[in-house]
Amino acid sequence: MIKIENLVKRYGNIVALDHFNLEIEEGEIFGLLGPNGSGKTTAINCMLALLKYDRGSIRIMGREMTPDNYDVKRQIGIVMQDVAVFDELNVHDNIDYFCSLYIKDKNKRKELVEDAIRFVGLEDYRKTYPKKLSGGLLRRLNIACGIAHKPRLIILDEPTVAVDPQSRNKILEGICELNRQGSTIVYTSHYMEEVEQICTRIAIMDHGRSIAVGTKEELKSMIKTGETVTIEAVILDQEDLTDIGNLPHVFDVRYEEQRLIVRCTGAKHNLIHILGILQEKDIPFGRVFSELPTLNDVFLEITGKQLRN
Ligand SMILES: Nc1ncnc2c1ncn2[C@@H]1O[C@H](COP(=O)(O)OP(=O)(O)OP(=O)(O)O)[C@@H](O)[C@H]1O
Repeated sequence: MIKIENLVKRYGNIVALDHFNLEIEEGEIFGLLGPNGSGKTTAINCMLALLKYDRGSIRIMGREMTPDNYDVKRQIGIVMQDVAVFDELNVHDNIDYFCSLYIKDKNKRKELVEDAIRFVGLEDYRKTYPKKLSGGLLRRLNIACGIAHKPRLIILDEPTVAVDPQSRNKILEGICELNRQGSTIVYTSHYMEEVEQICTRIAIMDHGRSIAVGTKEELKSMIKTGETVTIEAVILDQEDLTDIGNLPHVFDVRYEEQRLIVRCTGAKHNLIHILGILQEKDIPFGRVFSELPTLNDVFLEITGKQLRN
């Protein structure tokens, strides 16, 4: 569906995409995950031929992507980060307008617009103008405008930024439903939980490069962390930390503000061994958590920094 090879995009001295590669198959919900400024929006704008790039190639649906490739563009739905709707048109008329750019047949369009309204749950707001909608409802309208023509490929750039949990769940469910109906989805976000929840494969980006690609299970198996144990309200000295650090399967020990964070490789009984040391030394402690690796751990191990700032 999408093949990007060695894409380089500079803004003056800033290298926004640095030999970026990506391959997305038909039918996927593909997540582009990366911190702010990692190049996600630039990659999408290049895919849509909205931006000129310096080097590399982009093929979509088997065809080279160029600004006048209307055949391909017609089959793409776009939902950009910034809401782009007309304040002068109500909900229904906004969706109808965007749909009319692709679908000329009025009867067919009527059906598609109704489908889109139902799809994003704006049935009670057909006649409402954008200025009267809450942030979450406005984002849902923005999505309806981008997908009403039922495109083969849907690209969503951070569609859930600053939306309430109810709208966020509605949006995520909607994306999965569009995929079930046959659309391939490209989804950018810096919320790793969302990407984990809905994406079939994920590329993690940093500094304009794709640093790891795979299913979430594949990404997590690329790293050493099998389990992270956190113990709150515990007072430890250097000797205690050394003892914990010497336990089998422990490879990283951090102690900040009376919180002990121990990263271990995947093995049985890590937590029991750590608690055993505290018990032996009669050290009291507060809450204890044991977590499986997250995409943040993948990012942390590969880049040395947190995905979230
Ligand atoms: N029009 C522009 N002019 C100059 N630099 C730009 C421009 N657009 C983006 N950049 C820079 O290019 C880099 C990549 O930005 P981009 O917006 O693609 O990242 P992003 O991953 O989408 O970030 P965000 O999550 O904040 O949207 C950043 O360093 C950014 O400051």
